[in-house]
Amino acid sequence: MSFKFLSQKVAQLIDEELMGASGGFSVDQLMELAGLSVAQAVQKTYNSEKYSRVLVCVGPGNNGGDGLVAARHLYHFGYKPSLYYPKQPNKDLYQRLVKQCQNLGVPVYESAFVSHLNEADVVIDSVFGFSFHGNQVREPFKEIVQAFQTTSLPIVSVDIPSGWDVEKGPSGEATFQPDVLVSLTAPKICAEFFKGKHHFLGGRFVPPLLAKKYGFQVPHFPGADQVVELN
Ligand SMILES: NC(=O)C1=CN([C@@H]2O[C@H](COP(=O)(O)OP(=O)(O)OC[C@H]3O[C@@H](n4cnc5c(N)ncnc54)[C@H](O)[C@@H]3O)[C@@H](O)[C@H]2O)[C@@H](O)CC1
Ligand SMILES: [K+]
Repeated sequence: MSFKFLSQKVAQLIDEELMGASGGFSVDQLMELAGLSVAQAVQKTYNSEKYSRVLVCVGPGNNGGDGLVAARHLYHFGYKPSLYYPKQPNKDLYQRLVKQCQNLGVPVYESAFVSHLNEADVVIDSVFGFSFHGNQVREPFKEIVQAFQTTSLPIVSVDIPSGWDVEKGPSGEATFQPDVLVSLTAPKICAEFFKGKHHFLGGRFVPPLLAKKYGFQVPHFPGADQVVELN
């Protein structure tokens, strides 16, 4: 099956349509399914005993929110997640997701990134998604992306490898290759530059009529899985 790669603008239009009056979804619902997809992709790729310590790097927008949801599911899947969340917006949705993690004993760190990275077995990159712009990553996220450049730990990127240009791919200071990419809804153009081991599609919530309108196909998801691996 061939896949259409979405531009930044089309990804944002689909997002708005899903959550608008015609789509009928709320952001919490989509984020829950997106985060569950990410957790399933991790579970399918990394054994929970060998890779128990999952450091979830959380950015300031909804991509970060997907990471917060994934952390909660991973806890219930038997992993030991922790959150690195250096800039926590004053937004009820994110604060509730953090609270849910804290109630499970999931640690939340705001500084000393490299020391937390050194204690992880696998990293989730939920720093920036399709709304990233510019060719420079601003602090406090620059430190995270710089560490992604050199770490030998496996990285699972949510939707976009953070710091990559959404359409041009590796750019500026972000040229790292994640081991796993979990594209949500449909891959964005930058996914053509992904050379890691596993490319999953998650976000099993796209109505066929909406996919048809934007000219992309929703692949067959096996059984009740929230992700399907793309070749
Ligand atoms: N439509 C969909 O399929 C869904 C999308 N979701 C997620 O939502 C993401 C998009 O979320 P958002 O639109 O909130 O945006 P992002 O999470 O991509 O990032 C926006 C944030 O990054 C900051 N930022 C942008 N460029 C920066 C730079 N150069 N340096 C430092 N900070 C920078 C912005 O100020 C803003 O705070 C998707 O990639 C996906 O992960 C899911 O939550 C739900 C379903
Ligand atoms: K990301």
